[in-house]
Formats: sequence, structure tokens, C-alpha cells
Amino acid sequence: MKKLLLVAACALIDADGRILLAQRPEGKAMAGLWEFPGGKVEAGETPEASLIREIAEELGIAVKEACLAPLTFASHTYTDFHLLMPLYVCRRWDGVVTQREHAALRWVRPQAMRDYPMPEADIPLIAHLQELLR
Ligand SMILES: Nc1nc2c([nH]c(=O)n2[C@@H]2O[C@H](COP(=O)(O)OP(=O)(O)OP(=O)(O)O)[C@@H](O)[C@H]2O)c(=O)[nH]1
Repeated sequence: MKKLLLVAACALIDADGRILLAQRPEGKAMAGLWEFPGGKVEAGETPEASLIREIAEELGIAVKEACLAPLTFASHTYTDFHLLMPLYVCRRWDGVVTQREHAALRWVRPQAMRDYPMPEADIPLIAHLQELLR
């Protein structure tokens, strides 16, 4: 089997029930696609700690572990690796969401998510969020 890559990702949800999508920047794999904030879980790190770290780095906000609720996961084979990606949802954080590492950030209504091209692994996750937020 290909190398298993563990990535933790989070759907931030605002008071209007919109979801934060973040556009991958030029120069990275899958540049231009819209993803959930998050990243690779490092050795010795829990998925939750990894996500809290990545969200602080990428978006400049502070999330508490108690505010991360598991929703579903992606399990998807890419050319070079197999991605296992737990998806959390979070409705509470401290600070203001700020674009730091992505090309763009967008708050998107659940029914509009399919207008934003996402990595292949993310496609099955859209229906879970639409169901949660309808
Ligand atoms: N954060 C995030 N990563 C995703 C999503 N969907 C998806 O396939 N991925 C993949 O999971 C991996 C996440 O790694 P990453 O964001 O930490 O790393 P990266 O590709 O930016 O590279 P680098 O940080 O090593 O330079 C990438 O291969 C990315 O394409 C998603 O919704 N969010």
C-alpha cells in the first residue's frame, strides 16, 4: 500500500451557518483548490493538537479542544499517498479569522460548496456538511 498520510481538517462554521473554505496557494500541490483549514499530523501529536496549531498558524485564531467536534472522515488514494483525514467542525473560536497562508478565504453557504473546486478527497465530505447544516 502507498504511504498513509494523516491530515486533520476543520470546517469552521459562522453564526450564519456558512463554512470557511481556504484556497491553496500557488506553488503547492493542488494549487487553487479550496480546502478545509488543517494539515499533516506530526509525530507525537494528536489530531486535535495538530488542528489547533494549524488553525492558529493559518488563520490567526485560537480554538479550544472542547470546541472541536468530529463529523466524518475522508479516506482517499492519491497518486503518491493514501490520505486519511478526520474532519472536525468548530463553531467557537477566539480572535478574527485572517488570511495568512492561503491565496484566499471565503465563507460559503452549504448549498454553494460545489461551486468551489476542492481536492478529490473532499468531495464526499460536502454532503455531510450540507446534512449537518440544513
Ligand atoms: N488541509 C487540508 N488538506 C487537504 C484537504 N484535502 C486534501 O486532499 N488535503 C491534502 O492533505 C495534505 C495536507 O497537507 P498540508 O496542507 O499540511 O501540506 P501541503 O500540501 O501544504 O505541503 P507542505 O506543508 O508539506 O508544504 C495535502 O496533500 C492536501 O492536498 C483539506 O480539505 N484540507
